[in-house]
Amino acid sequence: MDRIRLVGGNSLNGEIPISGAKNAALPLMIASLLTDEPLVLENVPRLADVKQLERILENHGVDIAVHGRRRGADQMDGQRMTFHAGEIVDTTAPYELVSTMRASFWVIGPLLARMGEARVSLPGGCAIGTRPVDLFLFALEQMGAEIEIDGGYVVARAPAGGLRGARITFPKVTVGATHTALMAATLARGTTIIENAAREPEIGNVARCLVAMGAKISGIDTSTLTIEGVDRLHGATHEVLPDRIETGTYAMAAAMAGGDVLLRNARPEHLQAALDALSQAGVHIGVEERGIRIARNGNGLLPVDVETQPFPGFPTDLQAQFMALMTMADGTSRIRETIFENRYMHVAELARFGADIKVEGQVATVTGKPTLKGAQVMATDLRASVSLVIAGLAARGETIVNRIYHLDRGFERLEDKLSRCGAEIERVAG
Ligand SMILES: CC(=O)N[C@H]1[C@@H](OP(=O)(O)OP(=O)(O)OC[C@H]2O[C@@H](n3ccc(=O)[nH]c3=O)[C@H](O)[C@@H]2O)O[C@H](CO)[C@@H](O)[C@@H]1O
Ligand SMILES: C=C(OP(=O)(O)O)C(=O)O
Repeated sequence: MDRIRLVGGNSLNGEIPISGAKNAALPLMIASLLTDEPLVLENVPRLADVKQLERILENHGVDIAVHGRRRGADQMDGQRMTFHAGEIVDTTAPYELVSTMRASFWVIGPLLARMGEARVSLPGGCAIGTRPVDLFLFALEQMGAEIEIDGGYVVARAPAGGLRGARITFPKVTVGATHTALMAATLARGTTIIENAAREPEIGNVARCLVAMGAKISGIDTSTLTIEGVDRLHGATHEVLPDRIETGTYAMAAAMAGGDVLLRNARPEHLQAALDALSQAGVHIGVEERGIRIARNGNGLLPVDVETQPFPGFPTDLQAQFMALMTMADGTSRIRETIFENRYMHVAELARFGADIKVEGQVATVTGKPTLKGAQVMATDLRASVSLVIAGLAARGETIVNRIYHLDRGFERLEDKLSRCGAEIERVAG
């Protein structure tokens, strides 16, 4: 199994290109199931999760082609890919394919809307909580679907004539169920109103793609989405937006190691809460035409309290990275995780560096220390894994991060991007 080896102490200086967002690319790929015409996606990141979803879509009959990299003036290097679901040959998404990745469950919406039936294994994904699917089922039932659980599969059937438009009021904000209801509603009969919809930028990115495919959606980027169902959608070309979680991760890496880094193509409006927290910690944030500049030269880090919230709040997907940063702050910070009940798996691993963190319920209290020491640590989930890399960048001596297949799910060329900015980091095969 591959490992990451790094030696801490170097500052980071230079530019890091931000890749296309995993959490937008995955639902965009799934949207290709809604039409029998090709959907062309640009700036698709090369990630293990993208590969896994390709397998799932191919099983449904989607033809997938990669047209290479686009290296334009803005130096994006994502892939341009075509997804062509000319004919859906299978409406089952099997356990072997779905169990490793949460987002793969989301095929249920398009399959049900286009084919009138879907049989999808209950999902897997990062082990950060129980992660139920009740709100997906609630939304689809509101649209007239009949649903049963059979042998670990969700079996869903649309009523005669197809899904019906409905008013769907989510009792809590959920990204995945919003994506699913939105996609299903594009082909439903009549009007669907989704209330308390998630407002994460990835949902806006998907909604704009659906509009380019012929969907009628208003209220994009707000918590009320109104969708007028249409008979069919057509092909389109659409670009995956830059990854705000990757952006925040490298911002915290630069803040931790010190130095001056331009995060190219990053969009500040997509992570304002995280940038505010960094700024309060004493990190310089500069918004430039080409991206976001993060600098910390010489000054220490101040402790900052954060609480994770749905967008536009502080993202749960940056909680572990921010905690790593706070382990070296000059004082005590409190981090409250409100989205997932078990997203503190990194705490025990950060302790191996000498970090002082105590968890009580939802709250982690982090008492900063002037130095961390390199250690042998184990990646437990995607964002937890990268928090260990961040700690290792500033720790004295050598750090080995084991089980990095988690990292490969969501970070493209991580060690390459960091080493180009001066980090001593390499992937060790075996
Ligand atoms: C691929 C992708 O985009 N994953 C992101 C997505 O995950 P995901 O879509 O799984 O997260 P949700 O927004 O759905 O989850 C939010 C909360 O709602 C709960 N819930 C969700 C659905 C449901 O049917 N019932 C229910 O109770 C969840 O357990 C959680 O407590 O949003 C999360 C929250 O920003 C991010 O951490 C993940 O990176
Ligand atoms: C939790 C994440 O992914 P998933 O929802 O696919 O488990 C993530 O991207 O941080």
